[in-house]
Amino acid sequence: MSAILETDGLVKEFGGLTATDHVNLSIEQGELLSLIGPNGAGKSTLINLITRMLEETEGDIRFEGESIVDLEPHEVVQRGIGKSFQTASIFPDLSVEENANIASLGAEHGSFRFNFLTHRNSYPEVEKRTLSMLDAVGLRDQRDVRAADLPYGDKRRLEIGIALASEPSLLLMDEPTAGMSPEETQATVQLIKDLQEDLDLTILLVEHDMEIVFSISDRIAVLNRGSIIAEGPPAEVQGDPSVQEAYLGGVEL
Ligand SMILES: Nc1ncnc2c1ncn2[C@@H]1O[C@H](COP(=O)(O)OP(=O)(O)OP(=O)(O)O)[C@@H](O)[C@H]1O
Repeated sequence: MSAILETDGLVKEFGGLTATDHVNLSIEQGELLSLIGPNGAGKSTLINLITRMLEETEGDIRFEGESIVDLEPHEVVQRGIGKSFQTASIFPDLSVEENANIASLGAEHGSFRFNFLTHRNSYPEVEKRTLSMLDAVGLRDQRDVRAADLPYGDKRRLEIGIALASEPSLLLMDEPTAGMSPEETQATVQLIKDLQEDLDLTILLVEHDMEIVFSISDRIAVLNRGSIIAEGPPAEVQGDPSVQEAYLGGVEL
């Protein structure tokens, strides 16, 4: 395996507060890495640095071997880093298929770096992308449903589908099961596993639910006060005394 994403001595300071403290994180091609840590540990800050929503104070981030710190957020998406966050925008009055089409169209436009002329106005390509994206998240049968009328779990699946439209090789997911029923949670965990395998996706997951984290992850990185205090396969991280300590009074691991 080789690293698809690496952070190198990454630092982010907010005034006097160091939210990211010399983080060296490496995500291997094809793996599902979960980022965990107590509230305020710096998980969102690290994700926002990777997506370039935040400017680092120091350090570097490399994706597929190349530095991305000089890129704009939309350029990072075009490079192949997708994100599925709770804030992702669905157009509630449009159908599932229309939402998917908009995401696919945006992705097609973004892909002119590959082959601008053949992709220009290529509707069949958009349609193909839309259908494969709806298939990937299991929403093909609901394609005529108004997005606002979808059950909550399916809305979140549509958001994941929208993130897949740009055909990312690395997908960042922030609490994909937040607010879901146990059944929806189970289905979404299965979906994430399937996406990892079927699309050969690398996934960086931020998740508070430890049951999910320990069942789904290939590796776990634990952040505390901006630093990575433990990193490894679930069984290793679970038994790590410094992790227990960081969570003391919080979640039982
Ligand atoms: N824009 C900002 N300005 C100032 N301080 C910030 C900003 N964003 C985050 N912080 C601080 O940086 C630290 C890390 O916050 P961050 O949101 O990254 O943690 P987190 O691990 O995602 O927490 P949670 O699990 O609660 O979402 C916190 O102390 C937070 O108050």
